[in-house]
Amino acid sequence: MLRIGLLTSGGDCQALNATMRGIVKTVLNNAKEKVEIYGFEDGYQGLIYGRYRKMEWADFSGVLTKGGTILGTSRTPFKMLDTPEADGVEKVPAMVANYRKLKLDCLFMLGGNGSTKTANRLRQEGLNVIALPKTIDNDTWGTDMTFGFPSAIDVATRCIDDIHTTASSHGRVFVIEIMGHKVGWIPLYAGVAGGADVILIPEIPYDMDNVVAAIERREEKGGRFAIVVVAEGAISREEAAMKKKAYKAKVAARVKPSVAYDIAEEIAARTGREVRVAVPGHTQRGGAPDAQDRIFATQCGVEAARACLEGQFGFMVAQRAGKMVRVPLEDVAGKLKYVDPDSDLVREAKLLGISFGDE
Ligand SMILES: Nc1ncnc2c1ncn2[C@@H]1O[C@H](COP(=O)(O)OP(=O)(O)O)[C@@H](O)[C@H]1O
Ligand SMILES: O=P(O)(O)OC[C@H]1O[C@](O)(COP(=O)(O)O)[C@@H](O)[C@@H]1O
Ligand SMILES: [Mg+2]
Repeated sequence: MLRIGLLTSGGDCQALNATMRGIVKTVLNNAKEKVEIYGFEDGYQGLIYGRYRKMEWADFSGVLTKGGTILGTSRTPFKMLDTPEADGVEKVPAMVANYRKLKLDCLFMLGGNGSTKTANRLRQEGLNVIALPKTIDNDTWGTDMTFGFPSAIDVATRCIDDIHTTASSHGRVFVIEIMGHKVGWIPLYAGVAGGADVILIPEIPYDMDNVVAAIERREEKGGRFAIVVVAEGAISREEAAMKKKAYKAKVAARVKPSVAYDIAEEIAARTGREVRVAVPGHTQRGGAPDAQDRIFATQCGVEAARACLEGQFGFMVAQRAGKMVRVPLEDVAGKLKYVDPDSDLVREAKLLGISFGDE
């Protein structure tokens, strides 16, 4: 008998079900023994409280194109892992006990950075864990890509495309806020795909003088409108020079809903142009996975299942230079993958004339 557990943790994305389908189909198709499948509800919460569903082949049929997660998800912050739940339950011992009670041979954890830290902790506690790199943000260290990222780029790009027509009709400057608090992968990729004029990401602090100059240069060339893509975590040079605590306090004290509104106000004041803000928000995580996402999700699922059948645990499946690989959890835990400001795509975007506000 082979007993496997599955859970999805952290912010959801479009390709979670596609990934779980990849795992389950591969295990059922290739296991030499009978297989029992347990799906934990709402991320690590289900493992802590023993909330699970016994699942069958049929549960994973028809979910390839279904966004979200059939298991539900939640955020269980790693830094709170050793703080008991409100009802006194100790999280780590409870998770270990439930894993043992079900006599699991392996736990598949679909999650991002924080969730991977918890997975590593469970590995240290002696559980057989395999992590799969989920997040629209693409900020998981150790893999060139995460599932969720391709679909998020598509949604964000469509938003930029749609804003173009109205921006052009009215001759307006639009500030479009794209997800990414610490990293700028989606704003960078969607910004290039959507033909943005300015892209501001956390990895490249901006100077408003440069942003204003870029908008004015475009106007001088006859551009009636301008599209400024900003990451949720876009940061100015002055802010980047601040102490982390002071910057956090500044963000917490913001009166406007988010950074895009502050930037829009400053652009309007300094250019005299009519400026509007668009925020696609959680639509970037919603809807069906696109074709590229489905392929990568399937590859991750198959590779994770293959490892389980080989009896290999304690790593995250990843893709490097087009090859599926297994990266030890201890190497992944606690690291973020940032956009390299000197990367080819940033350089090419700059040569094309896109401003990142740094020069
Ligand atoms: N007048 C317009 N109305 C609607 N969309 C436009 C308009 N001009 C450009 N776009 C769209 O903007 C994106 C970037 O196009 P680009 O060639 O960079 O435009 P521009 O020459 O104005 O900078 C493309 O998706 C393009 O289809
Ligand atoms: O789900 P919330 O709490 O609204 O968080 C929104 C944030 O989650 C993300 O979608 C990413 O979530 P993960 O890091 O869990 O993958 C960000 O891009 C976004 O800024
Ligand atoms: Mg993230």
